Amino acid sequence: MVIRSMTMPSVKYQRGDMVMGRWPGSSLYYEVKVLRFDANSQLYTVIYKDGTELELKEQDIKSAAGFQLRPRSRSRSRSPGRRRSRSRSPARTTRRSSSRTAAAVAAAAITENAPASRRDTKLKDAQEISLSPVEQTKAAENNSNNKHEQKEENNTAIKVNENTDATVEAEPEKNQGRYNLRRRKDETKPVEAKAQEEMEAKPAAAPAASPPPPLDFGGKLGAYFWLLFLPAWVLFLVLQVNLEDPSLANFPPPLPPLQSFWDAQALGFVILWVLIQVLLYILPLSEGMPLRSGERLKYRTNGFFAMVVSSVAVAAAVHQGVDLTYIHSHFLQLATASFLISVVLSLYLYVRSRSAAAEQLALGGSSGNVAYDFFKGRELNPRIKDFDLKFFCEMRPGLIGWCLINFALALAEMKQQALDAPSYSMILVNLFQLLYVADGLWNEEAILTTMDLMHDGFGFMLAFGDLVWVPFTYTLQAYYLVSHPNPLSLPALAALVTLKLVGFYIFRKSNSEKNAFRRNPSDPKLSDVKTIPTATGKSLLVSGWWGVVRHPNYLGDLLMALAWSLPCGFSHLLPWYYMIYFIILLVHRDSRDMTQCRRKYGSAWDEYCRTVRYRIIPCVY
Ligand SMILES: NC(=O)C1=CN([C@@H]2O[C@H](COP(=O)(O)OP(=O)(O)OC[C@H]3O[C@@H](n4cnc5c(N)ncnc54)[C@H](OP(=O)(O)O)[C@@H]3O)[C@@H](O)[C@H]2O)C=CC1
Ligand SMILES: CC(C)CCC[C@@H](C)[C@H]1CC=C2C3=C(CC[C@@]21C)[C@@]1(C)CC[C@H](O)C(C)(C)[C@@H]1CC3
Repeated sequence: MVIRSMTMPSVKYQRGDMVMGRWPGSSLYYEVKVLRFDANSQLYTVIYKDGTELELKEQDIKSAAGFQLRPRSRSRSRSPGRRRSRSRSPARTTRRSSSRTAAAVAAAAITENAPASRRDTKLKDAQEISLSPVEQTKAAENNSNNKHEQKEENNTAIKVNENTDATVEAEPEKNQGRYNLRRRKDETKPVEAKAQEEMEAKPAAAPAASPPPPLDFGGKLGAYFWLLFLPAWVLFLVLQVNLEDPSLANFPPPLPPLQSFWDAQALGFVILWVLIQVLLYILPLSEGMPLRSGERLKYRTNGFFAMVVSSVAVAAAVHQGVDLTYIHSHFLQLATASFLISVVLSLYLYVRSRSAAAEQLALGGSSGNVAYDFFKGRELNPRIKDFDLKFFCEMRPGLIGWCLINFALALAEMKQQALDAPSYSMILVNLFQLLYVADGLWNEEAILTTMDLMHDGFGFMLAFGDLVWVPFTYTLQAYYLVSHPNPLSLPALAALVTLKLVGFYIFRKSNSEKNAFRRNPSDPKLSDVKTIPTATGKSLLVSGWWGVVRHPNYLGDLLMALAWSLPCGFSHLLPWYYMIYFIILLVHRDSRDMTQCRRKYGSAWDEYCRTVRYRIIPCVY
């Protein structure tokens, strides 16, 4: 411990210190407790009274000694907002006034509903405000409220940066939340800092013993497991699907000779495919969501165009006599080649992340354990100039490759079963999955608000997931149908199409609702939505599909997965692998997301969970 304190940079505040934390986007300070200090990001994790955790820069924290409480009646703020209008300071909010400043709205999300008997709680408590949902009726009110949200979007989700825009404070009426904010205690007031930096200039002390953030995926041991298990599992599936009687119980499968894994030509084809996608990717840019640093990265969201051009190129190649059934006959070799590329990419990502700035790292992406960091990925958005590696890998070669492989498997089915046209089952699987991918690419910018892009580092898990897992396991239904025909009746066909369309509608509508809200909360089209304000300045949607379950997009996705597993029938479990995996993946993602959102939004998240009780399936789960 002593050695650590000598080698690490000095840390001003210690774990357990009660200090004053600047309220994001305002000049107000509330009492918070220091939980830890992250030497990499140079941010303090602090906790509010209700359990909300935020990460603050050192300059946004002051020792309690630097503060004085100013009586409301005599207070005269020096803040820009107060200069414009005395009555609008959060500290001056009165029982009569229904105005709320940005800070008050935000405070609503982090304060607890204390009983009236506790009204004499000391001033150090933040304002106590109760939340009760009310639907806003006045568009104007909503719009202005949205303005506030949009401004505060510049605060980042977890690590909140200062937003010095004074107009947030200057327009309290406009900032009234879509929830009815009732102050429970007028006596409790936030206090403003007496800007006396010198008063807090404590001598540098030993750093707070910072408990490492909990590691997901089973932590360090889990990382070793996944690194070995995931490639082995893909190999198992690929070997099984070639068998006449595939079974998930055939473990371990007889291994083919080592040399049959390798085919230089297959590697050449995979590299060629990736290069074509790189070329198609290098086209116009669009803007992403604000990151922790407040920066907005530009992305190339021309995925649909890339898919159309790729399809035309593939059709031309087939027309010229290229035999795409090569993909079926060299599935193992193509998968091996893609695996090698994903390993090389992951190594590159890990090495370059060693010299990445702290700001560039994903939260929890730097555990210090090589295996874990290699697996989870350290850097959030690794880029070579404007070329975003994570975005590209997630949306292009594997995703478009999934459709290419499906198409090749339809041709292989025709060849193997001597058909003039693919079977109905094959057509459904192809069309359903094509629609899924085309929709993902059409709405490509929506991926910028997903967990992967916003929070997860880019390492082996996603590189392998994007380049191997998606193209070589998501195609198993089509692969299975090549040698396991499953005729469908017309009513069954109609039922499957209906199921797919219902799932697709829920998936698309919910993703679009969230994406539109996150990208521009002040959009007049969103004036009727109900939301819960949170301490970070972002709000949570509680209307539309997000008021039905907490992950409506997962619900739609699962229905679609069901629709493209059913055409394979029930003779074998293998084509149902995707469904089983997907349930596990989405349940795990939901729990990871719950943990992250609980950390980010504190009691506002609890409020959301109370309002929207079910996670994915209404009334069930
Ligand atoms: N086919 C496949 O293999 C996979 C498909 N998917 C699909 O990808 C899509 C994205 O998935 P994923 O990123 O996991 O999840 P989401 O797109 O649902 O993103 C979760 C984030 O949304 C925000 N959020 C949560 N609740 C609300 C709310 N009420 N109002 C506003 N924002 C909210 C939070 O971020 P914040 O508040 O910070 O904005 C949260 O962290 C889904 O449709 C999923 O089905 C996912 C994984 C695999
Ligand atoms: C190997 C691991 C066990 C798991 C890896 C998970 C990845 C394969 C998935 C994580 C999130 C994904 C998304 C899509 C594909 C699968 C991965 C990469 C997605 C691009 C599919 C198309 C959708 O329309 C989408 C919403 C854009 C998806 C975003 C998440």
